[in-house]
Amino acid sequence: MPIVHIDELLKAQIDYLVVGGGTSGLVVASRLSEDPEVTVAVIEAGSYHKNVEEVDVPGLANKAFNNPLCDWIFLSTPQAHANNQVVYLPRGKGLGGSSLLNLLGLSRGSKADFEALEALGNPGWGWDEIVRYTKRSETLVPLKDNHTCFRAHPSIHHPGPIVKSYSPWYSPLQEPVIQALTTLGVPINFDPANGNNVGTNTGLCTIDPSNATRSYSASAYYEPFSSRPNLLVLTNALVSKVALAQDDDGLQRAIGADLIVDGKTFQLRGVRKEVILSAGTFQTPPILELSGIGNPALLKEHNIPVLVDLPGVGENLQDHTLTFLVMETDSTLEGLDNLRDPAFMQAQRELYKEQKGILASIACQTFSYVPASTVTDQGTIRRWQEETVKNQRLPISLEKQYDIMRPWLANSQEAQFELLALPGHFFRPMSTPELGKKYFSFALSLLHPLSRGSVHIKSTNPEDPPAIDPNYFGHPTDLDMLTEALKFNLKVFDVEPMKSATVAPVLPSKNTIASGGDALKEYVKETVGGEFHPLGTASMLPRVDGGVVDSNLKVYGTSNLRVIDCSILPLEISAHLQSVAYAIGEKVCANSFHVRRVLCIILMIVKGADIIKSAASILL
Ligand SMILES: Cc1cc2nc3c(=O)[nH]c(=O)nc-3n(C[C@H](O)[C@H](O)[C@H](O)COP(=O)(O)OP(=O)(O)OC[C@H]3O[C@@H](n4cnc5c(N)ncnc54)[C@H](O)[C@@H]3O)c2cc1C
Repeated sequence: MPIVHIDELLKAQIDYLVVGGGTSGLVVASRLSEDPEVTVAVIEAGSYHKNVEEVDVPGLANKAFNNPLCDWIFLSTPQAHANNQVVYLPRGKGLGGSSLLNLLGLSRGSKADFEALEALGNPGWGWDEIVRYTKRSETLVPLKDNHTCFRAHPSIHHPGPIVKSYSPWYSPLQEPVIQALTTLGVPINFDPANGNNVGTNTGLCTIDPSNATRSYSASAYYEPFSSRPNLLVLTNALVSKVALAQDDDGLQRAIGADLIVDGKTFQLRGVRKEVILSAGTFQTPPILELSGIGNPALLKEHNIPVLVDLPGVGENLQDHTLTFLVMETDSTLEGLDNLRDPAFMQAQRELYKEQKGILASIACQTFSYVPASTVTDQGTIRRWQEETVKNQRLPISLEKQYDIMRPWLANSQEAQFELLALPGHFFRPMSTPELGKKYFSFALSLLHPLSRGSVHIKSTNPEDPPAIDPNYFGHPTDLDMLTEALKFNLKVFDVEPMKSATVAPVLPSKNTIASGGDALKEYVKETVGGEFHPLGTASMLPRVDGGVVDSNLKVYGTSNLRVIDCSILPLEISAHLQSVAYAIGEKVCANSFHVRRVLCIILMIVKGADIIKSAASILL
């Protein structure tokens, strides 16, 4: 059905209500509505950005940043351990959620990342299961030539609706950077999607090469099914809370939601089966808190009646902690900086019509997943391992996480850092590129940070952005680790063939690099940010360990309220998150909702048999 009006939604008989039509939300809505017997409603706070250039054209992806129609433009609280900086935290707004705003890279975590999920108390979330559902979400368009360093095995990359492919344009520094990294001990990994992602790969991207547009949750999971009469989508509507009713067994049952449309509040009630939250890592916890589910102390502070005492809501926030570096390079080489020249941009627009050129490609093209042992010596790794246990006042749940993460530091098969190469100037207000000059940057991130942050409501006004505290470098070892990785990353420009193409360092400056040690640490604090991969705030963990949902993604203390977005992941994985967001949606549909359907059918058959038996006993 086309996008509905609020009046139609209020009149509908809804079985499943999906809150947030984002990356995983639309997967679940799409899969559930395959059953014509059920009615699925989606409420999304943003619009449907159909045929919007900044969303569709891969090379213009960053143009949607800071646009309030597409981006929530969240800001962190001042970061106590990073010079009180306030950090920009983009999140996608509209059908597709962050998959409409992201930078189109597609990667999978390692086998160990998902074994960790199981070890933390979540049976059925291991590597094989995740791969099974990842495959259900995506299809690879294979390479026509051997230009890149990726030789994927097609059988592990299909047969789902998200289209993934390779960029048609690569920077002339692509091969040199891969060679320099190889010299530094980072090997090429021809197919990092097989459970061992260590090494350098030419990134796969979510670009549909048939028309060179973004393949994302809205284009793949919504648009082709938008005419289904049992799929109702309401846009530009903000859900403020879930309506709950207590059942005799003491569990809270979700019966609907309150939502705001054009400044007016509406109450949607009568949901027959489930309410499914998929508002994302920063916005699912506030909805839970405003509904009366969370830490009693916080809820009481805001005069919200406590319906479920669940102190884990909004805690355990993690992101890949990021810094970056920029080098000036040979000005004759073609790169993203050329796009600032209007004539070059016009020529690229022409090329784009043939699905070619920079606009048909992703910005970041070389992904290197690097273990700690490549970056530093064994003594330093042992010190980092010891430092994880130095803090004696850890909650038990965090101790369990550290117990898993500690051996990873010494494991040459588990990446601790990601080096993401960008053939242009990484944009930050602290440095602007000079016209005519060319740059090469790296976004460098810590994949398994030790610090934990939080996200909570600031007031009972649902339109108030939450207090988001990533707590970067709250654990001091994170700063040490990222600084060591920065020193390693800088070496790429001292090694041939990158050395000959490099003119001078821009960020960090030559002086900062020469000073080393504390100066580099200060630089890392000044440039800190997230890699836009937040998770953990509605963690899938045992309730005693601060869990918010069980391994079926049901919120503790409720009978039919689920969370199905990235907030459920309790521990960072060594990959970008969109792939796992799709897998979560696919998995929950296959395991929980369809199991329920099968059970209903069995029940009907059993009931039918009972009726026949009782009819027979009456007749005979
Ligand atoms: C700028 C950026 C770049 C990224 N780059 C990459 C990349 O290259 N590769 C990669 O794999 N990952 C990338 N990511 C990460 C990845 O895209 C996200 O982690 C993932 O898409 C999150 O999916 P989700 O379903 O958890 O949440 P989202 O997709 O964010 O969905 C949440 C949805 O809920 C809606 N919503 C929120 N609150 C409410 C409410 N109260 N009522 C109604 N609706 C609401 C939002 O508008 C949104 O549509 C990037 C993310 C960002 C922001």
